[in-house]
Amino acid sequence: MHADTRAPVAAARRIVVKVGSSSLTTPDGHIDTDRVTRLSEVLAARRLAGTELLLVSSGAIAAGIGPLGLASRPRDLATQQAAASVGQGLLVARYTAAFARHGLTVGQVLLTVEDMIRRVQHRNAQRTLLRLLAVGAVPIVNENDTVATHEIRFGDNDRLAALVAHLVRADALLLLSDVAALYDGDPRRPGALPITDVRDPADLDGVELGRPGARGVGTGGMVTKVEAARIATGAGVPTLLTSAANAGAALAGEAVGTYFHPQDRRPSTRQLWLAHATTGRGRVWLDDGAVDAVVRRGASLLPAGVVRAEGEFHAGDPVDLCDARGVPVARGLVNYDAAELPELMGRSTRWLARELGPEYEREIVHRDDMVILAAS
Ligand SMILES: Nc1ncnc2c1ncn2[C@@H]1O[C@H](COP(=O)(O)OP(=O)(O)O)[C@@H](O)[C@H]1O
Ligand SMILES: N[C@@H](CCC(=O)OP(=O)(O)O)C(=O)O
Repeated sequence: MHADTRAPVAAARRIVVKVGSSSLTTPDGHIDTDRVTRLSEVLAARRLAGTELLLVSSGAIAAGIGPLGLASRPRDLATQQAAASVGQGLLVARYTAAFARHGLTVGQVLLTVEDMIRRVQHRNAQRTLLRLLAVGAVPIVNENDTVATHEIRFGDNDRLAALVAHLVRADALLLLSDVAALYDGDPRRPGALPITDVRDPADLDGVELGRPGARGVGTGGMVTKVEAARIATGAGVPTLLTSAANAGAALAGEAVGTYFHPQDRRPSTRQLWLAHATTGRGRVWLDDGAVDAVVRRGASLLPAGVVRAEGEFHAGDPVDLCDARGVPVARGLVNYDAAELPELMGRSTRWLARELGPEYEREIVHRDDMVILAAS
């Protein structure tokens, strides 16, 4: 292993730590008090040493299973929401007590995808998290499971943690699970070898990214963890994946886990959210000239370049912008309802302003509200 490559984790002044359900709860669906206490101790020590710390904690649904007398992790959304409602309160109460022992205050922050992609809510979330840090509290973040629906759900906290790391411009992301590292195959099978460093997506060629752990309380398995690492490192945030038991060693920069090296670029936070935290509510088809303008020249999408729209979207919703073959080339927040578009398509903004009024002079999607998905 290359201990020196972990130095950015040890040196981070602001760090996001994500911990999975399997590391926080018992097999019968209760909070594992000992493990939460141990983890909180390690994190509190780092906070007291001066590092700003945000904890993205899963476990709400898993911690609601026991108290509600359920046999296993519920599969239907309504029962998951009920379990999360019970478990989230218990979890945060436990963290509050554990951090208080070290004189630290925690603040609960529940986020939805919906909150994140809209400009105002996005800034609001960012401001809240940064203010919590400024007043010395430890934000404890989770998805707002009780109101999230299937359509507007992250579903996994791995990607949420990566996006939070970017949102607050963290220096490092630590993903804590119940395995010591990413292995080249399912670690439950003999012979699987740990991967110490990932510098390039090609380093993962041939790696088998398996399902969640045997207890079935986790959601994404390694697929969402690797995706989270890709999001974070693509935004310049180094990412270390290891077990919760290794948290102390990982924070000290020791040679544990799998280290994903950062790429040297930082896209805008909202663009990252758009690309990774949303799916299009509809599709807008562009002519070749508009594809070229949007993809290669970084222009806004004007009504003149739109040939067709599909789906029931409203102004402010994310939509996929597709080329003539229907391949999504960009995603953006649309400025019109789907029902308004047929009248506008193919028209120049000048004509629209003259015929329909000055409010129709705006773009279909502004370039600042858009992210390019693929070169067409
Ligand atoms: N290639 C792999 N390397 C490491 N773990 C893997 C791999 N494939 C599958 N897994 C499984 O992924 C599990 C962790 O994912 P998950 O249960 O979703 O965790 P968490 O609750 O911490 O988010 C591990 O328990 C492990 O069994
Ligand atoms: N928001 C959900 C967590 C979903 C999730 O990502 O779980 P995990 O794979 O254990 O990190 C909860 O608190 O139960």
